[in-house]
Amino acid sequence: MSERVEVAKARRIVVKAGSSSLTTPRGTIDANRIDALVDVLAARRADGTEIVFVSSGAIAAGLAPLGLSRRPPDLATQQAAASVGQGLLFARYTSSFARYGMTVGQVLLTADDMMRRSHHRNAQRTLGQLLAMGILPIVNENDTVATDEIRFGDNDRLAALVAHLIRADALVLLSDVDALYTGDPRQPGARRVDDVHGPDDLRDVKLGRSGRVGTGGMVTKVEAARIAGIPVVLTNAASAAHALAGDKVGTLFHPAEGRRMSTRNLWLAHATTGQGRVMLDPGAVEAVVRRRKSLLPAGVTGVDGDFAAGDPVDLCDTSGHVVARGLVNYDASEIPELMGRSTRWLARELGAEYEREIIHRDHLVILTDER
Ligand SMILES: Nc1ncnc2c1ncn2[C@@H]1O[C@H](COP(=O)(O)OP(=O)(O)O)[C@@H](O)[C@H]1O
Ligand SMILES: N[C@@H](CCC(=O)OP(=O)(O)O)C(=O)O
Repeated sequence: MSERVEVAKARRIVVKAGSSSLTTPRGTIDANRIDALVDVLAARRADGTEIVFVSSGAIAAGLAPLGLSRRPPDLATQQAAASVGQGLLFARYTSSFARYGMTVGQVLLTADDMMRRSHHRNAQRTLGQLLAMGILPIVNENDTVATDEIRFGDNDRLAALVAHLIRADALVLLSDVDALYTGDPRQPGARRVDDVHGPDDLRDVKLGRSGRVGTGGMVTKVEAARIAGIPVVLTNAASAAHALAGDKVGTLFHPAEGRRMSTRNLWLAHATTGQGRVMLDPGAVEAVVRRRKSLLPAGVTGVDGDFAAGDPVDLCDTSGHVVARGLVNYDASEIPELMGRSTRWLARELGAEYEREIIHRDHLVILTDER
């Protein structure tokens, strides 16, 4: 089945719309465009497809009500705008979907909800239950509580992780451009890219920053497509119906061949931030990156940061490049005593509980292409 057909036949789908597709340049909700998009989603829902809708636009929709003429640079004012805008946006969706007798549920997620396994499971349960009850979940980042350090900022990667969370069959990213181009389409000479099969198709593509009110630009959309592991269509909101029907619009990102990363590893690679760093000697880099072994204390040469057992940490080679990320089995303060020691020595001198790896191979993802 071609990937376009997969999108058309998907039983579970995530649709994400960016701020610029939902709000006006004046910083208010664009009711007409929201209604038009809701018409498309309602029609697809009517054929039995389960849809999770990821909607940006809270900050943009809060600008005019707060008397702001443009997106504020500081986080506190962005959060104030999001607090006002999210309520208005959701109220608008509630009445727009009500035209079709559909009920919507608001789900606000933080990066931490994706990062912490227990939260991750909660989000999964909530979305699953909403879908089971015939409700259409509308997801956004919980901007009012997210801090700069732990923020997605864009909703593209969030949409890809949500797609994973609910095991969606396809992801549709709706923006203010009709496709990916070889360069920013606002510049002359940019050509449309119809299909992306892998990094080779992106070699000549310049991924520019965002337009007017969005944040991620194309960088986060391409990253989202890579994370999703399912067919992803990128197009503009006006082409949403065609994209969902499997018509040849926008850019189709084909999922990479081969085994898909487990949800846990995707989550580890894309939804977590290393809480510290563990430095590896060349032998350990070889073992972890190329031979996919667990990281043992013998190959560790240094540690940096203040993490606790269970936290995600970055593993660095001798030049300081991050080569992998994993869930560590020890607190940062315990590691200096273990470094360079064999597990047998540690078990004998410190007790059997010290025989465990620093990071088990099942809790490791490789973040370098040099395998
Ligand atoms: N190579 C490219 N192809 C297409 N659009 C690009 C490219 N580089 C930069 N852009 C810009 O990215 C913008 C879309 O990103 P963004 O504003 O973050 O969208 P959204 O709010 O929909 O998430 C477009 O308006 C376009 O000007
Ligand atoms: N959560 C934010 C999303 C910010 C944003 O601009 O996202 P996007 O338009 O998808 O690039 C909001 O609702 O304003």
